[in-house]
Amino acid sequence: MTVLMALRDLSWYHTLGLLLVGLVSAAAVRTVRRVYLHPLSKFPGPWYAAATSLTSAFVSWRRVESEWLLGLTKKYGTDTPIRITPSMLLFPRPSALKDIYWDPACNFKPESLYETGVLGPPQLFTTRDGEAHRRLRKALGGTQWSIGYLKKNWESRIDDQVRLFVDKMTEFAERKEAVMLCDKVAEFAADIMTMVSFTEPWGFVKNSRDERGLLAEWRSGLDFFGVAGRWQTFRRHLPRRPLRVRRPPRPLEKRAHITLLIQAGADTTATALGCTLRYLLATDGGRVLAQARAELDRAEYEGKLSDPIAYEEARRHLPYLGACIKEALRLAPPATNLFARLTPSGRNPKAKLIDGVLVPPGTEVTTISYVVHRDPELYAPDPETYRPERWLEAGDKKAGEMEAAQFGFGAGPRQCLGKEIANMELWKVVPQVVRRFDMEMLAAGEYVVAGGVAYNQGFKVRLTRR
Ligand code: HEM
Repeated sequence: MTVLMALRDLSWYHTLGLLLVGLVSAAAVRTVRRVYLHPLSKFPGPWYAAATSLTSAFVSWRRVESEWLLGLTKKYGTDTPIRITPSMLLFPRPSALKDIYWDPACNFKPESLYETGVLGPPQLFTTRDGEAHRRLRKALGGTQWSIGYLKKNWESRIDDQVRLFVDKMTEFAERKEAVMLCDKVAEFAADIMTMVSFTEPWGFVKNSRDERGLLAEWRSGLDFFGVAGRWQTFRRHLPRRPLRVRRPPRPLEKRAHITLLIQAGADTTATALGCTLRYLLATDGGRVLAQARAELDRAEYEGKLSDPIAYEEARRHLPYLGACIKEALRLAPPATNLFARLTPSGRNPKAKLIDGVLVPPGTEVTTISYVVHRDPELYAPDPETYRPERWLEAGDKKAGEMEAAQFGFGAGPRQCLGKEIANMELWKVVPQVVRRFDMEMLAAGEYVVAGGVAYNQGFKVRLTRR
């Protein structure tokens, strides 16, 4: 009673001061609890990341997340998982991929933006529950995404788009006009995705523009996606919209799945195309490009290549160019997000063994391609150097390990549905551009990571028809 009366007599600035002291004390207690008394406290990591998810949101918003995480692995080493948020552990080594992504018991996505509607109506990617995802994937996946089906049913249509793309680039070359190549390959990839989704492409390449502002719109949402997905307090207050699988799907659900295809497949493939071409031009003063071209010219001379190059021909006769693509996907992964999973919880939960480390039930566990692909042991002695030769020099065992360590398309039951389409685009377009054009790099531009998704900007070249 006396306390209440004393409070009533306080002036407004004393009340405000008291409130502030209360808030700061609560924050301090929460910080101490999270940093020192939490089940994840025993794992190393910066205290300011263990204390609040705002740290992770902030580095994403500053667009430095991949580099920040790589820096943490250099500081804390790769032998141990690193605590990167109050509830999440990052496993830096490729050997953790199997334990996290291939165990069906872990195929549960943590509470996130997925059920909030921020990513649009519910769809395959936002389905958190492993069993619901399995059923939906069975319904939507299937042979139409396999390379055999794509070669038979889509390759000739993709060839038409490759021809159109080369014709458009030839127009730029004839006008001696500088070309923002990263934007042009993005237009190509967006045409392929709209073609696969709606039978006809929307005309990005034909009209040489970002139709309906699709790419710009996608990119403008990435920073928000990154922050909202990482800042737990924010996302917890968004309304939920859990997915219910109905058969046949309602129009809104169909639209959601198709939007997902375009979102997941357009700019990601464009990033891979742009980064590969940039590495070809920028590495060792054109050495890599010269070697790729020599291989191509040899195959051409021997009559092994059609026009446009068939996917199978590229796979069989252009191993060096293939290594260039793999090496670009390794160092500049287009989807460098935190694709976290949950360790099993529920009744009688047991700790889960991941990469030799026991992890408490219900923990968010993740890897990230940008870090895993730079593993200092697997890619020794030069994990951060663009060197396509490493893929060809490796013996069978090492090559197998390197393949298994690729996380660019994800891993396990949620692995990228469009991996083979993306590969087909890459293996057909990159050699065709190298074959038809000499390229002078006017500006290297940059690989930008925003909200866990990468895109290229400012990569400008001048083309000359060969
Ligand atoms: C180089 C290009 C691409 C990259 C790097 C990429 C990367 C990824 C990654 C890392 C995932 C896994 C996400 C997770 O673990 O939750 C994923 C999922 C997905 N991708 Fe791709 N992707 C690419 C191209 C495409 C294309 C062309 C399509 C369109 C057909 C596509 C459609 C999807 C879909 C539908 C999913 C969700 C799968 C699921 O949840 O079951 N992607 N992608």
